[in-house]
Parts: sequence; C-alpha cells; structure tokens
Amino acid sequence: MTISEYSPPPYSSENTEENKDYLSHLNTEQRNAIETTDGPLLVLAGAGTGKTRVLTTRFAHILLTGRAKPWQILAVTFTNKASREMRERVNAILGTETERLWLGTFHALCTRMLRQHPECAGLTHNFTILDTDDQLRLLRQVMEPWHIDTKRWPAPGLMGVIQRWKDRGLTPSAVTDAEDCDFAAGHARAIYAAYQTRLRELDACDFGDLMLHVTEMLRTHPEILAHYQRLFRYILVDEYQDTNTVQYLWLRLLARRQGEVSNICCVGDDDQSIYSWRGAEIANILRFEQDFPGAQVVRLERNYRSTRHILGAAAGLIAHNTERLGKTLRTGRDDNQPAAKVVVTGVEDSEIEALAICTEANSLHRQGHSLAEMAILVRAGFQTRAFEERLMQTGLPYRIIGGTRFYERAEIRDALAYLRLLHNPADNLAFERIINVPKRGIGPASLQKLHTASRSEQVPLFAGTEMMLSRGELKGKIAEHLNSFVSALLSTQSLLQREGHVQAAEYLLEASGYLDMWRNDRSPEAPGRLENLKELVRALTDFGTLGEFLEHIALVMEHDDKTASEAKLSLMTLHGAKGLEFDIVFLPGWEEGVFPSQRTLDDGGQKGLEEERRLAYVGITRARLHALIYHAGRRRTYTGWQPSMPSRFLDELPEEHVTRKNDGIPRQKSLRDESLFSQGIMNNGHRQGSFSAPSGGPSFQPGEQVTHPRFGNGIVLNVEHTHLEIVFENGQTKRLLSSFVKKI
Ligand SMILES: Nc1ncnc2c1ncn2[C@@H]1O[C@H](COP(=O)(O)OP(=O)(O)OP(=O)(O)O)[C@@H](O)[C@H]1O
Ligand SMILES: [Mg+2]
Repeated sequence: MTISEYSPPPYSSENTEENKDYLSHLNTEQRNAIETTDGPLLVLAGAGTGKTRVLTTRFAHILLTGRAKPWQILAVTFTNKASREMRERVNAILGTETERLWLGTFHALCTRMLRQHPECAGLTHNFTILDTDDQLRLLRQVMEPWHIDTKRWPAPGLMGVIQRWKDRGLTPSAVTDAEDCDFAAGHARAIYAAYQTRLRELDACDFGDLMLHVTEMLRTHPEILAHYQRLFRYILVDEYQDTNTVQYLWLRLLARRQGEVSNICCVGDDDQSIYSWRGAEIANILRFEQDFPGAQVVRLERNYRSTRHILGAAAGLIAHNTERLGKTLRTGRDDNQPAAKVVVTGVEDSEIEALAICTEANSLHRQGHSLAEMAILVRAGFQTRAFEERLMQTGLPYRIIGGTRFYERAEIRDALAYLRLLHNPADNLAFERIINVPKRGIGPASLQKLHTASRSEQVPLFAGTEMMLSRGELKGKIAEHLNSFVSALLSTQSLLQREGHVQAAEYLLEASGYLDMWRNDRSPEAPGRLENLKELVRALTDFGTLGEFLEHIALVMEHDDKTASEAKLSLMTLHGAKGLEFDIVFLPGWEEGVFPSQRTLDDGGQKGLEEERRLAYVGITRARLHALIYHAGRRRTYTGWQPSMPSRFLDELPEEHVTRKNDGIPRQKSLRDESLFSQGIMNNGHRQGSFSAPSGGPSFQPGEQVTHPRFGNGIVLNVEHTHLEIVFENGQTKRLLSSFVKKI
C-alpha cells in the first residue's frame, strides 16, 4: 500500500472558503482524506481515528463545494444507528435538514432500488420482506418433499447455507456442483431453487435477496445500471473491511464507469473485520487499489476516542494476530489527563459477575456518569439474560440493542402480520400466522382446504378464502368466523384509503378481534401486551404510509435499533457495538469457551482465533475512559454449573496498561494448566469450558473409535499435542481439542 502525499483539492470555489469551519477541527491527514474528493480513495486506519467522522465531513464538503446535489451521493453505513448518526452529523454541518439522501445500510439502499424496479426481480411494488421466522417457516414447507432428515440437517442450518450463497452473490443457477455441499443429503441447491421460486410466488423476498436481486438487476439491465452510475457522482462506504462479496460486487458495479474515474471513498480497519462468518471478505480491502486504478490510500494514526491505557491494552492484544496490515495508533487526546488502566476482574461465578457489573454501573452512575454512556458488551446473545435480570432487580434502566426486544414479541409480530396482510393481501405467510389468532376454529385441516382451493385457482390464500365463502363452500362456525375476518380486512382497506394508515391499523386490530383476545386474557403479561400494541400504533404515526412503516420494521428487525429518550445503559453483543463509543465499557465473560467461543476452539484453526481477537480489540476500543473486563470461575449452563478458565486474551494484555483484581477466585499467570481445570474434569467428566488438554489425560491413537458431544462418533486420523483430527460419520473431518473427545 502506498501512503498518499497531501494533494491540494482539484478546485475550491471562493464562496466555500468561509464555510470551511467544519474542517478546522480536523488534523492534516483527516483534511487530506476529505479534500481529496475526486478519484478512488481508501482510508485505512485503526479504531477511533475518525474514519466515520471523515466520511461524514466529506459528505458535507462535497455538498458545500457544490460538487454534487444531496441525492447524488451514495453513502453506505453498517447499521441503521450509524446511518441515523451520519444523517444528524451531516445536517448539523450543513445547518439544514437534507432530504432524499441515499444514505443507509446496504440493505436499506437496496430495498429502495428494488422498490423502484421490482419487476426486474419478478416482484410487485408491494413486495414483502420476510423476517427470520417467516423465512424458516417457508423453508420448512419447501423442504418437505425432499424428506430431509432434519435432525441431521435442521432447517436453520440449511438457511445458513442459502444465506452464505446469497452473501456471495450466487443465485441457484450460479451455485456450481462443487459448491453444492453434502448438506441436506446433497439437495441444498435444489431446495434453494425451490425456495426462491416460492418466494416469488408469494411476492416476497428475504433479507439476503435484497442485495442479490439488486446486484442481478444491475448486471442484467445496462440501462438501469447506467442510470445509477450517472446519478451517484460520489460513493462513500463505512466499515469497508466487513463487506461481503455481493456487497462488494454491488459497489463495484455502481462505482466503475467505462473510461471514467470513480469517486469512491471507502474507510475501514482490517483489525476490526469481524463478520467473516457472514461472508465478509477482508480481501476486498486489500484489493482496493487493483479494483480502482489510481487509488490513493490515506492512513490516520491519531486516536481521539480512548485513553492511552485503553489504546495500549488494545494494541498489545491485537499484536498477537499475524494476519495484519499493521498500523500505529497514538492517542490524540490530552496526554496529561490522568487515565485509568484497563481493569480485569475475576469473580467466582457468572451470577456474581452480573451482580458485580450492575453494582459498578450503579456506583459510577451515582458519581455522575450518565447511563447512556455505559455499555455491557457480550460475546454471545445468551449472556444477556443474566444481565437483564440483574439490571431489572437493580432498577437500572437499560436497553437491548440488537432488535430482540420490542419487535420480536409475539403480540407485535401478530399485529405486524395483520398489517402486512392489509398492505399486501397476497402475503400468505402473514395470513397463516394470524388466521387462527384469535381462535377462529381454523386447524391444520381447514388451512389445508384453503390452501388446496387457492392453489387450484392460483390465487393467494386470502382471495381463495373470499372465493370459498362466496361459493358457500365453507360451513358453520368456520364460515361465520372467516366471513367476519374477511369483511374486517376489506372494510379496513377502504378505511386505509380514506383515513390513512394509523386509523386503519387501530381499526383492524379491533375489528379482527385481536385486541379483545388480549383484553380477555387473564395472564399477567396481557396488560403489557396491550401496552405494546398501543406503542406499535404510536410508532406508525412516525411514517407517511403503511408501506414505509413495514419496510422500516423489516430493516430494523434484522439490525440494531431502539429509540432513546431516557438515558439507558446499553446491553448488546460485541458485533453490534461496531463503530460505537461509550465512556465506560463492561466486557464480561472473558473465558475460554465463551470468548474465544467454544466453536472457535473446537474448530481449532488460527483464523477463527484471530477473528475472536479482533472482536476483543473492537470491544476494548469502544471505551473512551474505562474498559472493565470480567471473567468468572464457574458459569451456569443448561447442564448446571461448569468451571471455566480465564480467556487467553487476558494474558495477552500488556501489564503496564492493566490492573488485575480478584474478587473470589485465585488467578495465576497460567491457570490453564492449574488445579481448577482438573477439578472440572473430576466433577463433571465433560466440561463446557475448554482449555489445553491436561497432561496425563487419555492418550489417543490414530484409527481409534471416539465420540464427541457435538459431532458424534468418528475415527481418529491424527494426533497432535492438544488436538485430534477426526473423521466423523457424516464424512466431515475436524480438528478438535482432545479433552472433549472420549474413547468408545
Ligand atoms: N480531529 C479530531 N479532533 C477531535 N476529535 C476527533 C477528531 N477526529 C475524530 N474525533 C472524535 O473521535 C471519536 C472517534 O471518531 P470516529 O468514530 O469517527 O472513529 P472511527 O475511526 O470511525 O472509529 P471506529 O473504527 O471505531 O469506527 C469521535 O468521538 C470523533 O468525534
Ligand atoms: Mg467508525
């Protein structure tokens, strides 16, 4: 990589000079990155060096220097939260609300493009975006004729395979024989094709399709491609290290015009690449200069976010990775300020860990730190439960970022299904979800009847039901119930035209009997559910149309989001925290088998471990003032208490930047081969936590028959120091820690 010299902007009109205040708070390299507006540019820099800030200011700069109109800039962020922030920052610099911006996540931008030309993907203007629940339900239906052994190949696993293909931009016909892995007994590609066909029939697409359809469209429709290429004079991309193949292809299509230079600016940090499991390709960043000839590369080295101890600890940790481009980070903050070291605390067990963190958060809160400036960042979703319970008991307001809370609730999903059906009566999945909620006496048999009738007439379920009713093919109570269901929906449709979506939504939930169902429910949760439904209707008022609202929901359900009014402590996964910053960051569960994760340890490869380490780096570098790391000596799992060992990452933190505390368990330099471990073996036989194999453990021979709790029976191929290479009955070969393997 070359480091660009400072080059003056190609032009600067006089009347913009007075506006250049917005550049005055930036350092020379940052200004350089902003003022090099024309031609391809890669900003490659570590955490907190102002990459996002550069991108935002660049956006404003392009507008203020008259290089483009607001809608001629395409700006891609990684999360909805980030796009909101960028929009706010751009507005603040410009001093006005700018509308019609092409600013959002890859998915949001693609949704918008797809809405403009849905016919290219065989969809109508009102197409539905399915949530994960519906995706799975549909996939299960599609899989049926194949009689797949779902114990061996469960639907979510197959969904994963399909999603990875979509991440790589592969339509069913593009999946090669070699790609068509042995998953689902070799039928994965065929099921993928059938699933896509079903989606089209339903006038729906799943999340992965948004990128795939649009990229296909741009590939196959040169006139549409040319339109967007002309439209977007400038392209800005945040978190470039985490783009997957299909996103990369999409960008490349839009950015490369024959014989012209592309004004594409990507910012990223190879040390923060944490989405390879979702198909992200770090190679994209390395290839930038080849893809965009004449590209300049700017590096930023001054970190404005974190204290020197936080930076020192993070730098010491990430230095253990070998696959790095290598960067220096210096603190850009005032060095004379006293800074706290990173604190590593060992506690007895996971419950005490939750208690310790809540107590600490509470006391910092009392000292004047806002809860909005605190976050608990966990490695895996399951860890949040203990914190949720403890936070509720402590009475600390908190929010879970990651979309699991509000929109995941059953009553909200039901209500959304009603609204989806209102918006698009062909939405069969929505129909199926609510046709018997509240109870209308429609069991599987009646539903089957509706299906058969609709299929033979080639109409959606709703229209099929109407038809059966009008022909008198339904009888008794069922006919009565369905009649009132159909007329509720039809009268809401005309209300929607006359009165708008908010009134219509309220009316539909009432007329369908859905609200009454909860009013008559005696369970303690029912009042809360009614509150949530009210809140849902309230949320509708923020949107101009029902379609806009549903689209927004589909997008936030997949990503982060929560509206913030009261200051609240944030609870989220490390993956969700990318790009964010907080004064105080709590990092629990730094134990082998949690972080690095068990799956990474089982796989045994260096690549996985390096990605976990990058995740740890992301975690520490979210903190401005305090990073507080915890590890517990035991952790509660579904099988009971299991001993756990401190994470190897703790040993990799440089001592001069760390204070180590001990609130309950002994911690020696290398506990991994210490007594706790062997106790674990004695007490449990089979442990959750994972460490190097004990000396004196069972020894294995190649050819021996063994069993593994996750992968089942297999035969040892190779014996290495702590690992075994095993071929399992399903034909997969894995390298696994020997301590998990038993002889049979
Ligand atoms: N020149 C500067 N002077 C003062 N503060 C700055 C400067 N540049 C950036 N900052 C501040 O530093 C913090 C980090 O900036 P930003 O979030 O843009 O970094 P980043 O490189 O995008 O980080 P990440 O890699 O975590 O996404 C922000 O609070 C930002 O406002
Ligand atoms: Mg950033």
